[in-house]
Amino acid sequence: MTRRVAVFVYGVLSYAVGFGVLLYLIGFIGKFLVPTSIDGPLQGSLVGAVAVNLGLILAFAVQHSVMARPAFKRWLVRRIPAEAERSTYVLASGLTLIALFALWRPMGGIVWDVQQPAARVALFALFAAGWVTVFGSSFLINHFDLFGLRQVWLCLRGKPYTPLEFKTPGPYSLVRHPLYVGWITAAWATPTMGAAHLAFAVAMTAYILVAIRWEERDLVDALGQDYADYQQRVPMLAPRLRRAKKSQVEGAAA
Ligand SMILES: C[S@@+](CC[C@H](N)C(=O)[O-])C[C@H]1O[C@@H](n2cnc3c(N)ncnc32)[C@H](O)[C@@H]1O
Repeated sequence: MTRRVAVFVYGVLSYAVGFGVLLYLIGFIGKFLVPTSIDGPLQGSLVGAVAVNLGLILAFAVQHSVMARPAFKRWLVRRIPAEAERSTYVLASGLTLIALFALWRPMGGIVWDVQQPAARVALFALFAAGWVTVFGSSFLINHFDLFGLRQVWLCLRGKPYTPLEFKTPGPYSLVRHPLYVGWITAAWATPTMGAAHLAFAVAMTAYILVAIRWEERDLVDALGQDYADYQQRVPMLAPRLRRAKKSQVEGAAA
């Protein structure tokens, strides 16, 4: 029982760190409410700032991708309770992002600065829509499983873990990766884009495009033909406009 309670407490604390860090990230990228910001005046050398920032994004990418691979998970659960594996991933992601917030170096420079009030509101709305898509998609798959809480809750109650089913609700029938569409949207949608924010948006987008290939390789290994069929049927990130237009035409004809 003590072990189960300890795993549960660890899972709850890891969730608090992971979720809190995600909320901070919204303010950090959006440049509001939190004490540090992705953009600001350059301090020190530009080359140094680029090197530090790219290093921080690389650290996030390596942590995220390595710890998500089945081989790493098998290695990890030989060392820690299996029920705590996802919480450890969430905690490590949170700590990597805390390091990013602490060490990030604003780089000055304005890439674009939209002044027109309606356009500013539209860009803020797009930024908010990106985050709603991130959180909404996590709930459609299973927010509490993705953040490790379901695993430690089942452990506390002495029940075995059951893997999530493959499902394609709502936006998953339009694109295969709505959560990543939300991330990319939130990274780019801003009325005022500074150089450091642009570097973040470019690097995160590039990383997501690479990470999707690895995630899909694992999904094909785990689900076989079901996922291969899904890949044929549904585009990766951009919904098929032609099919939407065709169905609109059919709707209008009817
Ligand atoms: C951070 S989530 C991102 C999900 C998806 N790539 C997206 O962008 O919406 C990653 C986890 O979701 C799982 N996953 C991806 N697509 C899924 C689906 N259609 N149904 C259930 N789980 C899925 C992956 O196996 C992985 O463990």
